[in-house]
Amino acid sequence: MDSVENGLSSHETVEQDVTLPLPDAFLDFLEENGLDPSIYSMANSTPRYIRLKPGCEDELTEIEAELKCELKKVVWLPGFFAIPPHIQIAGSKSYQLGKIYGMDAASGAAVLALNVLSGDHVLDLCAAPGAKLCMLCDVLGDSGSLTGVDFSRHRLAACRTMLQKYSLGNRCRLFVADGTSFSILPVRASFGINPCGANSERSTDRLLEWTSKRTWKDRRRASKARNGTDLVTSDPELIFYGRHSGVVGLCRNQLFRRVDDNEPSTSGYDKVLVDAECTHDGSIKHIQKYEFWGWKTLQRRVLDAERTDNLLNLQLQLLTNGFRLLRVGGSLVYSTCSLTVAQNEGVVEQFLSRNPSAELQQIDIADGWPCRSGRIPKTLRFDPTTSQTSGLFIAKIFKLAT
Ligand SMILES: C[S@@+](CC[C@H](N)C(=O)[O-])C[C@H]1O[C@@H](n2cnc3c(N)ncnc32)[C@H](O)[C@@H]1O
Repeated sequence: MDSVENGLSSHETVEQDVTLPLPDAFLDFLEENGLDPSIYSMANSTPRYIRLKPGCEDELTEIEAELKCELKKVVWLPGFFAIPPHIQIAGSKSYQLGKIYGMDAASGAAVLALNVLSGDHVLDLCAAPGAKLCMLCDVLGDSGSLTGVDFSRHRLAACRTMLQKYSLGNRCRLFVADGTSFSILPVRASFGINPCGANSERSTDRLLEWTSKRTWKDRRRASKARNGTDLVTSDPELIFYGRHSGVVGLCRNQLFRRVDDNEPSTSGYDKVLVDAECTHDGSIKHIQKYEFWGWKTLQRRVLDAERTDNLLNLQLQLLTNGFRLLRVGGSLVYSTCSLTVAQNEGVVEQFLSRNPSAELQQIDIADGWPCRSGRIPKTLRFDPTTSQTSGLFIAKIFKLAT
């Protein structure tokens, strides 16, 4: 493809280190946001990371032989291994059998920062495609629950496939819903309501064990909610729930009941992850893919100014609603894979100024992590230069009683 068609220009060789040709529009975006384009030259030298499914620790040598590379333990992040960037795992048996999955170490750090404890009820408000959701399921173990929400049906369906592949869905439920208005609390909050009894007049609407085979009534309900689009337009749609997610035995109207404003403070989630939609500019391997997808796609999907303004609004709304659903004494992690100040510290500062019950929390577990402080103290930034990982911003917020 020639450089004009590709949207490339003289900027292509501006930075000696930049081996990845970057289009003008993206370089302008980086300049406007004070970001150094040379990090994109590291796309081919930053390791790939895999996470080993707990229980597969004895199979390391076998996996190394299969992938034909050394699995280098990430000392600061249990269960993670670095592999050379060119190694593809998708074709491997270990991947297909669910022993490993690809996940950047910085993403693993965002999950650990949440400090999920046994028995916690956890909400992942932007869950798809689901790497963090899977890790959350793993750290949750045999108690508590996990609720995954995403606006995109097909991306959330991919999460469901992952949960099933890795046998992780037992305590998890997935809703296609708008995270800025999602309002369903963990099931312990419904304990004022008895699960639908077999003889209850509402028992016909009782949620039985989840099956991929949908009844005609369910399909009609889903299709009505969908209204012909892939994105959610109205009520949340439950597309998966595990046997111990708390859903089995409830009636639909119990599950989908409206909560009143004060309820989340006492009965909300213990932990909330808001891994918000963003421009993905810190995800250097993702940006590298636009070489193949076409830089015009990057411009349309990422750089459009109106879209960026809307994004800032969306991020603030997601953070605000995630925090609303948190119980007093609970913690929320806000993360993005953008490196811009506006989408990170900017959003967090705006949010804090409007929410007196929100307080930035020190991420104690981060002592020894290869990251630096964000522009606001207690926030963290990972990037290829400092961390040998993809870019990620993490802020942890505590909910005070007011
Ligand atoms: C950065 S990705 C999340 C990645 C995910 N946490 C993971 O680890 O795989 C952001 C997600 O936010 C979703 N999203 C965008 N707008 C949303 C909204 N209003 N409500 C819920 N999810 C939304 C997108 O569909 C996308 O899947």
